[in-house]
Amino acid sequence: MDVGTKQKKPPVSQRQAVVETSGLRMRYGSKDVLNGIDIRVNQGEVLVLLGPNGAGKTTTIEILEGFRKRSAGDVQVLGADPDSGDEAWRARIGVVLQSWRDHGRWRVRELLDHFSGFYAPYSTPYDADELIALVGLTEQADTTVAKLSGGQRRRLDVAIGLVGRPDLLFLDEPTVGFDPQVRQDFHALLRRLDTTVLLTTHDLAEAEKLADRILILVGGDIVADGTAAELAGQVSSKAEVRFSKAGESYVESVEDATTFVRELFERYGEAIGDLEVHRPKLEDVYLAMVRDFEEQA
Ligand SMILES: Nc1ncnc2c1ncn2[C@@H]1O[C@H](COP(=O)(O)OP(=O)(O)OP(=O)(O)O)[C@@H](O)[C@H]1O
Repeated sequence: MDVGTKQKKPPVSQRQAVVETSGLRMRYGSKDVLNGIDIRVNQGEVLVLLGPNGAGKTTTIEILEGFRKRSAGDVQVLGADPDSGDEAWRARIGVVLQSWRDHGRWRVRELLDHFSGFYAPYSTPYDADELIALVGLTEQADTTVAKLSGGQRRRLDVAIGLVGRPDLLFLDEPTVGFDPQVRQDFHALLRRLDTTVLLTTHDLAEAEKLADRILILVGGDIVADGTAAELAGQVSSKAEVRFSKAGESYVESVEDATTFVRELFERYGEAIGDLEVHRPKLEDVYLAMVRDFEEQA
């Protein structure tokens, strides 16, 4: 099955921008939610937007999708302002919203066939059965949507987002309710797609696994922008080495864990046991940044 394998292309950092915002602001009544943010997503990039509840992630992606009017700033998505994107533009975008839509009485295949028809004038949409297999719903192809489990329903949401083979896919917390196997299959599927993806999640392991780049949005500002490794390095360059020596436990915080461990074995050899090396994780960075913001607020 061809879902488009990633071809040899220039590094994502050198590719053309698919999403570009400059000074993007959003205000609900008297409440500022986005304070003028600049976002760039390059072609083929998987960008993960992280932030605590209420940080403005959904607001941001709804503005980029053209579902919500911004208060100020410049926004270009696939070469157009989302406020004036036409049907052909919309057909190039796939959307998986956070909340369920109400298609209860439709059957899975029927619904996907129906959506596929919408895209036909603009793209080469997926064949419904191919897409059903891709998201692991073959057994439920003739089941009505109301009878799907929460995770199956979410897989259908993802299939609806993909049906038009979008150039840009927005996924708002796509894996909520997925069991571990389905989550893993979904991650594998995302990696195979040759599509630019903007994804929000509260699952930091998922972000670390999928993201080419991560943005952290806190209090209406982007407080971090980089790869998971770059962000982890901002909190601490040190690794924690745990080991036991002659039955006693030790913890050392070191700059160069590889050299430290080599020297440890050279010196003490077989007396060393229970070795573990922990490098700072995205979770540490994320929690530190949110804490910093809360302390300043
Ligand atoms: N239609 C609306 N009218 C007024 N305030 C809103 C509206 N939609 C969102 N907000 C407020 O804007 C802020 C950002 O909400 P948003 O849904 O964008 O956050 P989020 O980062 O997606 O949160 P979560 O992680 O909980 O999904 C919140 O304080 C929310 O209450």
